[in-house]
Amino acid sequence: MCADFNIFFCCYNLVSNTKNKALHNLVKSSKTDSAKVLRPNIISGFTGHDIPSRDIVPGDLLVIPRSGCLMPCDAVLITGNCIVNESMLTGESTPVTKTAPHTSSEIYDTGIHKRYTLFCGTSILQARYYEGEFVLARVIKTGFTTMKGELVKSMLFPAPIKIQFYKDSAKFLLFLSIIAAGGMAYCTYLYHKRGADLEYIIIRTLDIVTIVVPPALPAAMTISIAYSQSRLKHLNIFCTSPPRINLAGKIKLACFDKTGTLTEDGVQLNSIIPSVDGKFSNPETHAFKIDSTSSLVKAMATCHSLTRIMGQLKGDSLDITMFESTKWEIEEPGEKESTRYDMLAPVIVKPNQNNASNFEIGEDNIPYCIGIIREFPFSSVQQCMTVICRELNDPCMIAFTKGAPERIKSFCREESLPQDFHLCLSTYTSQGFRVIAFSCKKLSSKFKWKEAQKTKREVLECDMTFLGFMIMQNSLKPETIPVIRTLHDASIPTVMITGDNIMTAICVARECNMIKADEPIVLVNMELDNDLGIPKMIFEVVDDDPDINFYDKKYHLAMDGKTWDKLREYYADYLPHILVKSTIFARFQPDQKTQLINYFQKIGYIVSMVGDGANDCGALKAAHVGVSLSQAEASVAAPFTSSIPNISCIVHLILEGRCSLVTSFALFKYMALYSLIQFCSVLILYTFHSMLGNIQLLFIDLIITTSLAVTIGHQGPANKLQSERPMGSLVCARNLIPLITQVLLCIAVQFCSYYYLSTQSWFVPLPPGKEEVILCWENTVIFMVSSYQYIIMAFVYAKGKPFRKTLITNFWFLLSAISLTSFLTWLYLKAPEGLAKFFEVMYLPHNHPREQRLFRDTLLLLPLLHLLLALFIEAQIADRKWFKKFLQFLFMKRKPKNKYKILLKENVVARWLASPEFNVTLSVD
Ligand SMILES: Nc1ncnc2c1ncn2[C@@H]1O[C@H](COP(=O)(O)OP(=O)(O)OP(=O)(O)O)[C@@H](O)[C@H]1O
Repeated sequence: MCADFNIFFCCYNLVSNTKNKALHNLVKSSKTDSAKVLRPNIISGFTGHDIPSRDIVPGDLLVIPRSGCLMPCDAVLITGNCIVNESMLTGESTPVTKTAPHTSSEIYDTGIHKRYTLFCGTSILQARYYEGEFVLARVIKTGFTTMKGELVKSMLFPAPIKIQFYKDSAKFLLFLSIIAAGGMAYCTYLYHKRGADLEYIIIRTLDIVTIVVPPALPAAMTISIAYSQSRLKHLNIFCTSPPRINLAGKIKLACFDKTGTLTEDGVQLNSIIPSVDGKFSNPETHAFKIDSTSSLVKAMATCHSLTRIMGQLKGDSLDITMFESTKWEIEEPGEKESTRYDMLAPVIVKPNQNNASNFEIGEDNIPYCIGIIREFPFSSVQQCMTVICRELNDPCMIAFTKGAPERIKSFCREESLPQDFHLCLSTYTSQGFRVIAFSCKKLSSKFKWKEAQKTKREVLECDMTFLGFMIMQNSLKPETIPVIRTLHDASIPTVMITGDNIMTAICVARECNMIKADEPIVLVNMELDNDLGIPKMIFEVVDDDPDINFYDKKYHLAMDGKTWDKLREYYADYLPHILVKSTIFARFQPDQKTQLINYFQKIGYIVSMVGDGANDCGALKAAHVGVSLSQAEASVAAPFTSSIPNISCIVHLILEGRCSLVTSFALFKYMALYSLIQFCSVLILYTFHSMLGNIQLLFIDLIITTSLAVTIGHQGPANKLQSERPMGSLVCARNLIPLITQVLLCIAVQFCSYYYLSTQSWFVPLPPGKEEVILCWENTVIFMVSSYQYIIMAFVYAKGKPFRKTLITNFWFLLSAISLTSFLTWLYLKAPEGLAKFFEVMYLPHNHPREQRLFRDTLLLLPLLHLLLALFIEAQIADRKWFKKFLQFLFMKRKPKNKYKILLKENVVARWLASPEFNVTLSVD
C-alpha cells in the first residue's frame, strides 16, 4: 500500500513538476519587480511613486516607460500611444499600436475596446507622447483577473475535457471494486471458518481492497503525458493543458488557417492594377512606375499601420511590402522614436527625392508630403483598414481604404467600379494570388481635425472611389506539401479555414495537394429565391465537367462566410451533410471560424486547428487540439504553441498523442493486471495457510512494478504516422477480451505452479493454523512465479509498433527488465542463505535432495511458457484485424458509431448534385 502511494506521488510529482516549470516560466516571463504610479497628493496634486508591482491596485495611474516594459496589469491608456507585442495574447508577434480613447459617451468594455487596452504580460516595445510628458494608463485589473491571470488559471485548472479514457478508467475501477468485494467475501468466509477473531478478519479483508484497487492507477494515466510533454518541449511545442496531448492521438480532422500557416508569412508584390474613371489600366510590376501623383500610389503610401522601432520599419508584412514598393519615405515627428507623438504634427509620408519633383512645393518651400491624421487599424472582422490623411496645400482631407476586394466594392460608387471588376479579380485569385483593393474618398472642407478624431469609420467607408488592385504573391511554406501528404496517408482529412478569397483558397488547396488535381471542387452558393423568400442552395462545379458521377468520385465542397451564415440560418438540417464533404471555407471571419470548429465537433470529429494570427484565436481555443504558431512559450490563444514556424508541428503532436494514449492504456492495463496477479497470489496463499511477507510485497510494489511502470512510459513515439488509429476506449471487447485472457493465463500459471508443487513426493502441505506461515514452499513458489509474471506482463505491454518506437530503443526498460529477471533467477536458484532469509524464500543448499533441486529448476519453465503464451495473445489476437472484424460480426456492429462516419457513408450531397433541383452549373474559369 505504502509502495503504491509512493509510485503515485513519484508520477504525480513528475507531472506537476513539468506543469509547475511551465507555469513558473510563464509567470517569470512577465514579472516586473517595480512600477511607477501616480497617486493623488493633497498638496501637489499627483506624485510619482516607485512601488513593487504586486502593490498596484485597480484605479492606479501607471506610468509607462518610454523604452517599453512588460505590463504588470491590465490598464487603459489615458495619454500617448504604445507599440505592443501581444504574442502572448494572440500568438501573433506583429506589433500593434494602442492609442488613448477619444472623449465619447461610449462606456468602456475590455472586450470591445481592446485597442485602448494594455494587457498584462504583453510587451510594450515603445511608448510615445509629447516630449517630457508621461504616458499614462489607468489600471483596471490586477493578478488573476487580468488576461495573463486567465492564462495562468487555465494552466492551473484546465477546463475539463471529455476524454473517453478517463470515463472508462472510472468504469474499470468500479469493476475492480466488484472483484475486491468478491475477494473480501471469500476472505471473510475463509477466516471465519478457521475461527479467526474479528480484528484479524478485518485486517485481512482490507488488505484485499488495497491490493485490487491500486492507488497508483491515476498516476499511470498521467506519467505518459508527462513524458510526452517534455519531449514536445524539446521540439519547441509547448502545452498549457497536458490532458489534451492524449486527445491529439485521436485527431480525426486537421484544420488549417491559410495565410502564415500553410503559406509564408511574408508576401511579394506581383503587380498593381490601377483603375482610372472606372477602367482598369495595364498592370505594373512596381508601384514607383505608376504616376506617383495618382491616388492609388498615395493610398499605398498612407494606408498602413507601420512605424519605426530601432530604425526598422515594423508592422504587417503586407503593409511593409506595399509601402516599400512605393519608394516613399515615412517620417514620424520628434527626434527620438519615443517622442513621435504629436496630434498636430502627425506621421507623414513623402515621395523620395527622385519623385519629389512631380509634386508641388508648398508655402515656405516645404516639400510635398501627406500627413496621416487618423488610422482605423486593420481588423479581420472588417477585412479592411482606413486612414484619414491630409495632403500638403489641400484644405480637404481624404480617406483611403484598403482591404478585401469584395468588401471594398461594397464601399464604392457603382460608376467608379470597372465592369470587368469580377473577371479581373477571379483571374488573379484563381491563380492563387492575394488581391487587395483600394478606394478613396475626398472629404468636405468642413471636415476638420476635430471631426477626424470623432468620426466613425462607417461614415468614411461609403461613397468611395475605387482605385485599383494590388496583387500579392504568397507562396506555400516548403513543409506544407509533405505534411498534408503525411496526414492524408494517415487517413486524416484536412480542411482550410481562411479569411482570404475563395478562389485564392481553392488554388492554394490544389497547390498544396489538400485537393488533388483530379478531384472536383463544388462551390456552395446561396441565391435569393423570390418565390420562397429564402435563399436557394446552388452548386457550381469549378473548372470541371458538371456531369461527373459524384457517387464514384471523391469531391470537395467549398463555401464562403456569407454562405455559411445562410446555411446555418436556413439549412441547419442539411449542414452536417455538407460539412463532411467540405474542404474549403473562405472569407471566414474570426467568429465564423469558431462556429465551424464547434460544428465539426458536434458531428463527432476530434478536431485540430493550426493557426498563426489573431483571427484564429477563437477557433484555436474551441478545437480539441489548437496549435498557435507563435514565438511565445504560452499564449492565451491556444492550449499548444509551436515555435516550429510551420504545420509539421501537427504531425509531431499526433505522433506524441498516439504514443501517450497507447502508453496510458498500456500502463493502465499493466497496473490492473499487477493488482489482479497479486490478488490471485494472496488468495491462493491465504487458502493454503500462507501469505506474502512484507519484504516480498515491498520488493514487488516498490522495485518491480515501479521501475517497470516508469520505464514503459519512457518509450518515444513512432517515426511515421500510420493510417491505423489507436483505440480510444478502454472498456471495449477488443481491449477487455485479451486483458481477461491475460488475467486467466496468470491465474492458471499460478495454480499450475502450486499443483506442480503439490505433486512432489517430498512436499508436505502446511497444517491448518490460526496464523499464516511465510517461509514455506507454497510462498516461495507463488512469490517467484508471480514476480516473473509482473515482468512478463510489462514486457507484453511495452511493445512498440505501430504507435511507439520499438522496444529495443527503450534502454531503461530493457535494463530494468533484464536486471530484475536476472536478480529473481539468482535469488531463486543461487542466493546465499542470508539473502534468502531476508526475502523469506526457501533456501536449498547443494546437499539438498536432488528431487527438490530438480523441481526448483524445472519450475522456471512455467514463466517461460507463460511469456510465450502472453506474447501470442497480444500479437496474434489483440492486435489483429481479424479479431476486430470477428468482434464486429459477433456484436453485429453494422453502423459506425461516429455521426460523421454515418454522414460520409450516406453521401447525401452526391444525390443532391445529381438532382436538377439544385441547379449544378459549371463556373467560369
Ligand atoms: N493589412 C491589411 N490591410 C487591409 N486589408 C487586409 C490586410 N491584411 C489582410 N487584408 C484583407 O482582409 C482579408 C481577411 O484577412 P484575415 O487576416 O482575416 O485573413 P487572411 O490573412 O486573408 O487569411 P487567413 O485567415 O488564412 O490568415 C484578407 O484576405 C485581405 O483581403
